[in-house]
Amino acid sequence: MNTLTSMLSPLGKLVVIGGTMETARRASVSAWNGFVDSFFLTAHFSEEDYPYDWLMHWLSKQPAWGRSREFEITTRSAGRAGLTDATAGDLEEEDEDDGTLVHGRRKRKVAFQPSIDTTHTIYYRGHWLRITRTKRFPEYGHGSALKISVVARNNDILKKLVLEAKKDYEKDAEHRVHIFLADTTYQCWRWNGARQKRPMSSIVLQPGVKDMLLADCKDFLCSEEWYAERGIPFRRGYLLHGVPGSGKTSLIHSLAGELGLDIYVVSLSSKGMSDNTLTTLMGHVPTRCILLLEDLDAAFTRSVSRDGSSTGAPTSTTTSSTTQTTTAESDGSTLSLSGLLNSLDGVAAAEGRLLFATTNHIERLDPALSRPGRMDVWVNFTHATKWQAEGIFKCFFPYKPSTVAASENVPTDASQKNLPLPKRKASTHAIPVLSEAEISELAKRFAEAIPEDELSVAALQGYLLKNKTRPRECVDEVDEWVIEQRETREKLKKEKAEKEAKEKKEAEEKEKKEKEEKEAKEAQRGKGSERETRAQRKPVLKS
Ligand SMILES: Nc1ncnc2c1ncn2[C@@H]1O[C@H](COP(=O)(O)OP(=O)(O)OP(=O)(O)O)[C@@H](O)[C@H]1O
Repeated sequence: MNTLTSMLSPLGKLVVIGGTMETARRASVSAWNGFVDSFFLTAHFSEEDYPYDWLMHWLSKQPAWGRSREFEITTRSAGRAGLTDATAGDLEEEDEDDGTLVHGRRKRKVAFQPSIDTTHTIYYRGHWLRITRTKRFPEYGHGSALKISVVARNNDILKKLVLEAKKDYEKDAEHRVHIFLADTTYQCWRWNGARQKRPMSSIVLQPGVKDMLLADCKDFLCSEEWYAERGIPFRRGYLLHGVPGSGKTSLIHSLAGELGLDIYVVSLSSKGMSDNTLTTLMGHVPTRCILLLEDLDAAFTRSVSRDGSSTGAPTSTTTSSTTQTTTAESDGSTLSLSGLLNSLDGVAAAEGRLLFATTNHIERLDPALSRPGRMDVWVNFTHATKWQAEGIFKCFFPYKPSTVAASENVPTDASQKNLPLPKRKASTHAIPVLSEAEISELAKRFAEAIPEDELSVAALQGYLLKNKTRPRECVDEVDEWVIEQRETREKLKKEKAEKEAKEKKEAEEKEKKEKEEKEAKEAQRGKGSERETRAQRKPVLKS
């Protein structure tokens, strides 16, 4: 032995000692894990499921979690509530006031999250919890999970923890709507963010539309037994159709906020969407939520543009038959109409969900898709009416409430009557606060200048946004703006027509050229074969 030691160089000794120590460390870690596994109760929470979010949100408020000595820094908030607690290690610039805007830029909260595979011990209700964040799919580099271990006789303490985290999460998430997007690669739903709820009063639609929809959704959500007794599948579909920028998507977000539901968005024309993927996704939609199918007419076209030339219509090559595969493209997207219908109301489809579908071209939808039972309520969205123009103007400009009772000019839609006065900080925008009477008068003048059913509400919103600090000038200049809009539209129309004509001409020329080339080739081939025949004939003649 002595000879062996003396033979090793100092570097070799170091390697041997280091190796022995590392082996000892690994052995002790695995012995400790074995001990933990035999005495501890362990619960696993995967990122794809809600309890993970509840716990991450709860943990973000625990000082011990924030004291982690090894952490990741992220600008994505901990948990879907989109809320982090400053005590849990959020980083904010210290010299800023409490405003959310700094020099016109929104402050970004930076959150500290303990790194993957580090373990934390947190004291909770008389128990020490060992909490570890792990990777679910280390080979793909995504998918976190939480492992919580505790020494206890039964799992009551874990149940209490999950319930407390859930309550806490729901309290903080009350003012937000969570959006989930379909991931066609992993066939699962990915959380995409939490948006502030949009008040229904900020959506200006013809009187009664919002109330009707809200009442219908509420009635559906509390009619589970009624549906079960009659053997009707507990699902309801709403088809919102009409011109772009008329408030379809905004209304759905607003309804989700009002009903306290999350939104699951599927873009049927996305890459990799197939019958199987859609069916799997539909099977994973939770019972109470809004399922949103956007641009239903584009589902079978993969057209990026949604202009008149995009063919979402059921044609002989696309959706003429409900069993025909409509697209089988290089991107692996093979969604058929029958696949879509099956996933919407097949056995795997979730019960209790509200299906909302939007389209700009209702005439292009296959009747099987829009029939009652799939789409029970249809709502048409048009360009702005004068009534809407007046409503949206009032939404935009704050006014000093007068002591006089609300004017009879105020829109009569129930939710519109309770328009909250827009709150603002004196320092953010220099918006003059006018009297209620003056705003009503300006709103009326604004509405008079807006042509009925010609401009989108989104366009009106754009104009008002541009003039958000100049209510009076905004009304004075609106006539000019309408003329500008018309001119722009005409110009765009002309340009589009020219482009189409040019494309048509080019296509015709190309076709003509191809035809000529083909004819020339055929003629060439004809000459060649004639020569060949003559050459073949010659020896025959000679012989
Ligand atoms: N009726 C409305 N009331 C209030 N705001 C509206 C209304 N219509 C449109 N807007 C505003 O216009 C913008 C676009 O609206 P939204 O995306 O909801 O329209 P859409 O009908 O879904 O359009 P698209 O068909 O192109 O998806 C939003 O910022 C929204 O605030």
